[in-house]
Amino acid sequence: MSGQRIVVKIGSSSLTSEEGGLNREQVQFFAGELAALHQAGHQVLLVTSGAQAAGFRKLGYPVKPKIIHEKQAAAAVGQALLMQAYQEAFLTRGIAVAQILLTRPDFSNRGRAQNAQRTIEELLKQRALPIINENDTVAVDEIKFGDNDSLSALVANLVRADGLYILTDMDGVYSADPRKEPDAIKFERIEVLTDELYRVAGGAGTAVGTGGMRSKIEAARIAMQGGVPLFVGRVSEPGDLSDAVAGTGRGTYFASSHHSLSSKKQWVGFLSVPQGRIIVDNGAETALMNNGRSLLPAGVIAASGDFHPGDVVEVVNSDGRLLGRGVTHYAAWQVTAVAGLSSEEVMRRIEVARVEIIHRDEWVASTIVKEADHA
Ligand SMILES: Nc1ncnc2c1ncn2[C@@H]1O[C@H](COP(=O)(O)OP(=O)(O)O)[C@@H](O)[C@H]1O
Ligand SMILES: N[C@@H](CCC(=O)OP(=O)(O)O)C(=O)O
Repeated sequence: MSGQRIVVKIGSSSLTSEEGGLNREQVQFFAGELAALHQAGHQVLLVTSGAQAAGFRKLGYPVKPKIIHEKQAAAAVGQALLMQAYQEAFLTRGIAVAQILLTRPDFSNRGRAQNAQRTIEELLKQRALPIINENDTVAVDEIKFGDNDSLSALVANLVRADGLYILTDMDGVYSADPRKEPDAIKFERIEVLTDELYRVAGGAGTAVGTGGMRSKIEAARIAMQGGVPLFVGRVSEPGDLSDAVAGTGRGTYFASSHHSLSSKKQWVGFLSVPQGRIIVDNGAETALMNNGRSLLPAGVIAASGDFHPGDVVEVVNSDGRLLGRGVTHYAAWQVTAVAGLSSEEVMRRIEVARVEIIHRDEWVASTIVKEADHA
């Protein structure tokens, strides 16, 4: 099917060598794959990693640095090299490329997100190919925790893509990291994200990779809840990417959720910046995660942070496990004051607009489906 809007993410492991430095042949190869989609009439966006891995040797670091300002310096050098290589590769194929560097606040701030969206729309209208990476030089948190897998899913949701293709050095998601367990079995298709999947998805496979399979599963959660189908796999021969788009690629396909989240819930779940935490007991965990209920004061153990009504807070269980995020109707001090009380008692003690601390319509769980062991 032509005329689809397609986001492709290429990981550092596919573009650079472990010793550092850009693999220009690989850049040429991927440019050919993307150009084929472009020429077939699709709108193509590229989310590329590799800036740090491409740049660190030029600055004299022997291995990919771990200290933040060194990573940022490496990314600043490598990003220029990366774009230069893409410019050359796409120029010969008659495609104009555009650099877009984003950080998480560019998504959490609605105005900035709309600006990015409008720019991308205009570029696609003019048949240019947007090339997106994190703005590593300013994004301290992103370098510490971030990865381009989540970024690509946020981009796919932002532009309402028809598909997200995360390309890596492994031909799909396996029941364990195949580098460690050669007998691991590949998942061809994943309909729901289970806790089991989060458990088997391990870290990066090489010294240049960052997020590993774990961050690809997190990206899957964001994309699926945004209604975007996802592919995670390997593209190494000419035509592989077109095959992946046609549904016959070497990788794992994730179905998009039939009930994609409203833009408000997407904001709560993925883009907002939580202002505090609420710790809940087992009963509240079951109510939120399995029964689709709201959070009531009776299930609360404690609260931390300085949050106010309307803020987004994280909810964790007594083991500290993140359950999800929601919009609180109570300030932090109010949650502390009513923790563990029945709804009748709460209404007698304090004045609040509604008894629910987080209403189920403003709640997003951190996984799509929970397993029975959480029932
Ligand atoms: N369950 C799993 N299935 C497949 N690969 C896995 C799994 N767990 C961990 N991995 C590792 O994830 C790596 C891919 O992620 P990463 O190294 O971050 O690559 P990229 O730079 O392409 O993002 C693979 O090389 C593999 O070693
Ligand atoms: N913005 C960073 C991305 C790092 C990253 O996420 O790497 P990867 O796990 O290879 O996708 C860079 O360009 O080096």
